[in-house]
Amino acid sequence: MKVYEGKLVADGMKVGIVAARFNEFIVSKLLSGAIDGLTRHDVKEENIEVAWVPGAFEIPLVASKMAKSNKYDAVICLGAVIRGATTHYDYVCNEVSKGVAHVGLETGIPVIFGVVTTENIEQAIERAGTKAGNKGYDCALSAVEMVNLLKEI
Ligand SMILES: Nc1c(NC[C@H](O)[C@H](O)[C@H](O)CO)[nH]c(=O)[nH]c1=O
Ligand SMILES: CC(=O)[C@@H](O)COP(=O)(O)O
Repeated sequence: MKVYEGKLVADGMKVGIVAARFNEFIVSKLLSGAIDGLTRHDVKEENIEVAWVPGAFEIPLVASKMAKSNKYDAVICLGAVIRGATTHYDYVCNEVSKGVAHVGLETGIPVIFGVVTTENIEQAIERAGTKAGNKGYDCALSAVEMVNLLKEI
């Protein structure tokens, strides 16, 4: 039986990160976690590039441009969508998740979904480096693993 698993080693990897500025208090923590996760797995800081977008809704377009640029082995998408008083939350979440998934499938480049979608600020804080960990760090490891996995299969 043959089993494929991506190794958690950088091997000269180049990573693009798209970060949404909306709820920047949260997203900055996700970004720090992602950079920490990448560098702890030997991705060189000079091989990490960050693009800031206004909000999560704008992530897929920039993720697409990064993925198609042939500059990056993986793209990590970071944002924080926190429910407000209207249905706007649902539209933003749906479009960013569908858009990010589409970019990965369209380009064959691992595009990692690191957008926290929460009911309230407390849930977002918990996922940005407190009791529920740091989703940015988790996404970094997913990116490294996926790049190496796709090289194997
Ligand atoms: N409410 C949140 C937004 N809303 C802004 C949209 O993402 C978008 O920038 C705007 O509709 C213009 O196209 N964005 C977040 O990232 N998080 C939110 O909680
Ligand atoms: C996720 C959102 O778009 C949300 O924060 C916007 O808040 P509201 O629904 O109160 O306009």
